[in-house]
Amino acid sequence: WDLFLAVGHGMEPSFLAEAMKATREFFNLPLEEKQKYSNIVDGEKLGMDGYGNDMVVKENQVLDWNDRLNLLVEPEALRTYRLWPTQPPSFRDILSEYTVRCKAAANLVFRNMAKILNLQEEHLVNMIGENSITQAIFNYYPQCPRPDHVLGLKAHTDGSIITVNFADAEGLQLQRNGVWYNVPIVPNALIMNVGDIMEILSNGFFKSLVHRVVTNAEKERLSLVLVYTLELETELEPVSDLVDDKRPARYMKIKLHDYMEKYHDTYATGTLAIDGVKI
Ligand SMILES: O=C(O)CCC(=O)C(=O)O
Ligand SMILES: [Fe+2]
Repeated sequence: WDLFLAVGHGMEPSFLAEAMKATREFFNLPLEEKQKYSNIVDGEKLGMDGYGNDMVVKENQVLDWNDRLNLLVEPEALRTYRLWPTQPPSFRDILSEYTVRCKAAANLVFRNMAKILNLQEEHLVNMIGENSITQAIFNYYPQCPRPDHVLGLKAHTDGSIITVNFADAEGLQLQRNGVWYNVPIVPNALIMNVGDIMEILSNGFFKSLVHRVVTNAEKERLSLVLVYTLELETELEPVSDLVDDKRPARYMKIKLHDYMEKYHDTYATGTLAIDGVKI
């Protein structure tokens, strides 16, 4: 339940292929072209958005073998179009359409998860509303000569309610009971996983998935990831209907904005933010 493959999402294989192609074309651009969308301006990282990997902020930071483009896609009013690629020319329209169509699939999942939690079907959809933040993350993992020594993406959980991932090759692995398992690629299926926010809201019923990406000597790999979160001002805590004398709150209340700060700090050092809010 912390990861599943979704096939009934309604997106045609041709549309998904187009989205993947536009992503590939972006990463294939010359570096100078991609750096026009850099997430670093005058040596300072101003926000989450833009092209480029994490800033090195810690001495012992573990680096990832990937190249990344982050773009806030929802709410629309907060988009920074300056950082949205204009190459390939179809990129912007495809991303806008992908955002809308993935949201429809995500809403189905939110409704079903609410039902599983014995909440009103619309509980999570209403909580998410129109102003919650959705971040798109495009990952490119080049071939790696030493896959036995290098991870594409270090072990982490996502700071999301759920994450929706469309990848073109194997490489994603999930951890269960200390063992790593490969997530298979099913053509045209979306990979969905539970993130920290859902673990907290559900008071631990759903567990945030520990996952990582391994590298490959022969093949490069791409993934298009949408991270669904809430409004930054939300007081994040277990849903009150899921807390009672028998099931006391297992997570401290924290403003999402503060949680995200902790998340980025712990991500850099390879530890888990969620462990810091468990009671
Ligand atoms: O590349 C992938 O399949 C996973 C990426 C991922 O876990 C992330 O961006 O949080
Ligand atoms: Fe992730």
